[in-house]
Amino acid sequence: MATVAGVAVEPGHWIGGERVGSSQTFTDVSPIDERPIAEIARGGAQEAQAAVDAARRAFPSWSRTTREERARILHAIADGVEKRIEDLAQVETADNGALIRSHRRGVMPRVAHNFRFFADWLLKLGHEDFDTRGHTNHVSWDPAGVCALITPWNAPLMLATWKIAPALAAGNTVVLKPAEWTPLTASLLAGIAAEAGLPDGVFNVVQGYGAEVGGPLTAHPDVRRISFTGSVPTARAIAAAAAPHLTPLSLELGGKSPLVVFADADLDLAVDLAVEQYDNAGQVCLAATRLLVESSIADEFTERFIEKAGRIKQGDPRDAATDMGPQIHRRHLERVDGFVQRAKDAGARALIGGGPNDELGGLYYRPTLFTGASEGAEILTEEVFGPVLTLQTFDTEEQAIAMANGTRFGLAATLATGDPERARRVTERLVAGTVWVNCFFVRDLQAPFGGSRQSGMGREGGDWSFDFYCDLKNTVTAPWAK
Ligand SMILES: NC(=O)C1=CN([C@@H]2O[C@H](COP(=O)(O)OP(=O)(O)OC[C@H]3O[C@@H](n4cnc5c(N)ncnc54)[C@H](O)[C@@H]3O)[C@@H](O)[C@H]2O)C=CC1
Ligand SMILES: O=C(O)/C=C/C=C(\O)C(=O)O
Repeated sequence: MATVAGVAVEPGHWIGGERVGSSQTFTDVSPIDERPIAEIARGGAQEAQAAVDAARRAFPSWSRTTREERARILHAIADGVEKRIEDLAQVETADNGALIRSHRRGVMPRVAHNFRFFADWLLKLGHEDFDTRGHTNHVSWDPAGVCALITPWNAPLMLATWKIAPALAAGNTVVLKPAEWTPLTASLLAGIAAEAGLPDGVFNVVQGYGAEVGGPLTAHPDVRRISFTGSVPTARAIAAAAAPHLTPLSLELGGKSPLVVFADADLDLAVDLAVEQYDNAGQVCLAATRLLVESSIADEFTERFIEKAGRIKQGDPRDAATDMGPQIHRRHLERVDGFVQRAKDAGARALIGGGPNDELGGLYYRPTLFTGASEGAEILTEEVFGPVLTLQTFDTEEQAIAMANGTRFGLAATLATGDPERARRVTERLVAGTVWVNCFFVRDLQAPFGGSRQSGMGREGGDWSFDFYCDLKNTVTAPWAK
């Protein structure tokens, strides 16, 4: 048992409705001050096997519960999350360094909403039967079995429950492997789900390092679905592990998304949208890290951007007045700084930032904006996943589209324009899973979510989640004899 931010957390695995320890542990460090906050059970093949076994045993009974019963339990979990929003917010902030105010107002309410949304969607799910020469076609959404869910550290509980909720709603059982840098809220959720009446073994958590416990989990022959959010290299390892059993995969990966600002845009809005890309200290997969600005307004845009970004208050994420917290981990900060220093060496100019925040020390990195990077430069092509943006200019709509699409990723794209006809023309040609026009991060869970190109495989959200987590079956029945 550990106490983190005043909240008791049992940071073991959760398997078959019980807390399970491991002979080995690893130390969880808070990015706020790099102090250890908990010793976490370090799982491996044995724990992956035990969790899959528990999930497999729980499947027959859970998969046969009525939709109404599953929806009721998911709503009860949402109630439990809502009762503990402050605890969850405090623990998540201690664990991943994101702002307490975002966790309280946005992230933890979204965790509850993930459960409510998929509970309600389940009750509406289905197709009308249809007729083929007097034969009835009936499509059913059969639960697939044990689902392995592998999730990252940047929005731990929000991104995990975005998968857990539809997987459970569909009648599957789950083994979650949270990121090793942010293991804590998954353990709290296990307790909340059990109190809400979720039967033992339906939801399991294994803690530990990716290759050690995630590897055997994703290679397991009894796993029927793998949903992963994380980086492209890990996605490749998971795809290789899944290949022998042809386990279906859903992959939500990184990005290098553009924000395209046309001269006809509302400039105040465009600058607000651009500065918003520093949210969560830049550790957001959807972030539009490439600012593409029409040449005629570039000077004014840049001046206003620098003025607004200069007002970002960096500091302790537990302070509700703070706008930007630390990077997740020293290794991550060093990775971010590596990109920044190489960009400078390659001739790019940092208009703001360009290094760690020396006044604050620790893991605080200054919001950075680069200009003058040469075509094909690493800083324009690789995902940094930190508070680092680049600015490039364009002269024509055609050029803007080519630059926006000039990446191997395709997660999201944002446009700022005052011309609806231009918005229609440009959005039609953008390669991205989500396109926002004059807005950013407006999310509706019924929309398909995912990435094109190397930003992912498949879509989740609404029906698309159930398509993935179910085995769809069409039953064709001949006319019955009269
Ligand atoms: N498209 C989306 O919805 C989102 C994508 N991301 C992406 O996630 C990345 C940042 O997250 P990270 O945690 O650094 O990613 P990561 O790929 O290093 O780790 C993600 C998860 O995979 C696990 N893992 C690592 N190796 C594994 C293996 N061999 N087998 C099974 N599991 C393994 C890790 O332990 C962790 O739980 C960024 O690239 C970001 O863009 C983050 C949030 C949302
Ligand atoms: O809204 C979603 O489902 C996914 C959001 C992704 C992030 O919040 C992130 O990468 O930070």
